[in-house]
Amino acid sequence: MTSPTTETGPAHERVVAAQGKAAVLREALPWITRFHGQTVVIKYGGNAMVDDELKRSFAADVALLQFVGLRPVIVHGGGPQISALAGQLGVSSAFVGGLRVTDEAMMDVVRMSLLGQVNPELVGLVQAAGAPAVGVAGTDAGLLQVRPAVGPQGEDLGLVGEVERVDTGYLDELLGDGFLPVVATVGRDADGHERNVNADLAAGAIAAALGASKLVYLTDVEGLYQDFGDPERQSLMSEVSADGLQGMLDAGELHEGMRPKVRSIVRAIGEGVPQAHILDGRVLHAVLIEIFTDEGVGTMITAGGPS
Ligand SMILES: Nc1ncnc2c1ncn2[C@@H]1O[C@H](COP(=O)(O)OP(=O)(O)O)[C@@H](O)[C@H]1O
Ligand SMILES: CC(=O)N[C@@H](CCC(=O)OP(=O)(O)O)C(=O)O
Repeated sequence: MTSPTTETGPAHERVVAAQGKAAVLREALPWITRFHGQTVVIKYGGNAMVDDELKRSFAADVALLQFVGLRPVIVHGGGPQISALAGQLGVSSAFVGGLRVTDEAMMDVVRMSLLGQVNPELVGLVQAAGAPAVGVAGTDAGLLQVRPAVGPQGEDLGLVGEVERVDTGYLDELLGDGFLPVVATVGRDADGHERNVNADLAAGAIAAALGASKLVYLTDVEGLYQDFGDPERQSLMSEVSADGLQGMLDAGELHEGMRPKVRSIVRAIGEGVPQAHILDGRVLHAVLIEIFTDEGVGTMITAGGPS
């Protein structure tokens, strides 16, 4: 009897195609084994929430991470979504050092957008993919305890919060019970007031407090560029050390939304998170490619390695 793989024709081609798919699954095995039971914090930036298909695909990918034994936590942003709602409601916003100056009216918009729109939508998409997602506000059970934040030159930012302490008790319970937390980054200060927390900074603090094995940022660029903004010289950095990043921060080489990500990564690595990644969330399955294949995508940041 001939084996199916030695035949020719459509049946043979189907087997070969299926073998290709099986090989992809097989390639994932060492990574699934390595990260089994490990916590991975994935920051889903508002700029990466480009369209419904991408959002659905992201949610299904994170559900898959859980099905194969990882403990994913989503921390989402929603900057563009907050700005859009603020525009519709006639509330204006200014940014200082990448942080949105937040007065009472803007705080209402932040709540409406993050807690009322972005979070429930993501929770619904992850649930639709079959995983038991739970929406969590940073104000729940002392998760994000914050103090008033100030700008780089000591500017008053209003109701912006800087993370002071993370109580992971609630997240630990949820993860231990098999739930998939989806965190909206509104925090609470010592006076009990809600404050707007930058999602990049919150994600790093949560990853460090949970003892995560990986911190992943999904954004709207391929990764971190050297000489960003100079079309002649700009190049993607595939790997960089936390020290190297600190050097770039000190030299003022990082701007806009990248600064809080990098600050947060440097801090999280200093607090024991072994590796962080900045990936292009506009690419389908970016998270799966990073975690489960041998391909390096985006920028990987580690404690050591080349700077
Ligand atoms: N060195 C750099 N490399 C890549 N992107 C950079 C760099 N410096 C600044 N940026 C900017 O950071 C942006 C990503 O941050 P942000 O707009 O806050 O997105 P997100 O919503 O994902 O948090 C990029 O679109 C880019 O304009
Ligand atoms: C204080 C502050 O800046 N908070 C952010 C919170 C949302 C966020 O961080 O969203 P992205 O990750 O999509 O940028 C804001 O108001 O835009």
